[in-house]
Amino acid sequence: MVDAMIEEAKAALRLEAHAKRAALGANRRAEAAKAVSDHFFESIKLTPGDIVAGYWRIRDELDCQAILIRLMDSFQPVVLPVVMGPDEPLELRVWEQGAALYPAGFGTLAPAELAPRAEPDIVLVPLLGFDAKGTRLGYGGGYYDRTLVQLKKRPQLVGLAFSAQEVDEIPRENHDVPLDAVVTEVGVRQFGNGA
Ligand SMILES: Nc1nc2c(c(=O)[nH]1)N(C=O)[C@@H](CNc1ccc(C(=O)N[C@@H](CCC(=O)O)C(=O)O)cc1)CN2
Ligand SMILES: Nc1ncnc2c1ncn2[C@@H]1O[C@H](COP(=O)(O)OP(=O)(O)OP(=O)(O)O)[C@@H](O)[C@H]1O
Repeated sequence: MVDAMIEEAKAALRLEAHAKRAALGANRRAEAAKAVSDHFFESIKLTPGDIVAGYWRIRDELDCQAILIRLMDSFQPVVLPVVMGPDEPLELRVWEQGAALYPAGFGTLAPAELAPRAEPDIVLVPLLGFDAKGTRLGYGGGYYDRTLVQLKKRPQLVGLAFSAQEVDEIPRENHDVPLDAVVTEVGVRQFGNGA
């Protein structure tokens, strides 16, 4: 498939995934976030000191705040992403326990400009949709793809989602970095996409 056709197919899948995610009620969202947190800590192997990149929920994304707080409570370092510009990789800033967060665009919060940066071992990836092969559909900014290619070591990529966000096969472009796993309220799916 040529890139223009892939972009068209992705645009249609984005609309579908948007609608499916928006249709979930507040109770289901909260229950799912709790279940995802439980599955994450039961199934994803963490080594002490592993740095975990989280995200600050935008609109109706699955909320990973409970996971991040529990990680910080057990002294596992956490970073949050900041968009620096449309063609830039994300800046990953360390969120020290109890440190203030500031508006960072798109309704997100992030640590202060002076917070230290760190390269993650595990990335909790927000997403609009995913497919059975672990291909991810984001908002189309390419931020995660750009960020991941410039890290020294490829981290473990764990998508977090509601199970309703699974869509038919998402066409993959060369720059699309596939997920290693997706955690939903139903459980953990491993994809064997690892480098
Ligand atoms: N929680 C969270 N944080 C994140 C991301 C994410 O997907 N989720 N990002 C992952 O890259 C980066 C932010 N990228 C974003 C890109 C587009 C839109 C957005 O709202 N797009 C609109 C259309 C554009 C517009 O509003 O004009 C949309 O999709 O409706 C938001 C965040 C970094 N932080
Ligand atoms: N490694 C890269 N280097 C330069 N540009 C890139 C890279 N990866 C992606 N892009 C650009 O980003 C655009 C959007 O990519 P894509 O549709 O895969 O975004 P997405 O994964 O849905 O978005 P996001 O990661 O922000 O949630 C691509 O058309 C491409 O121009």
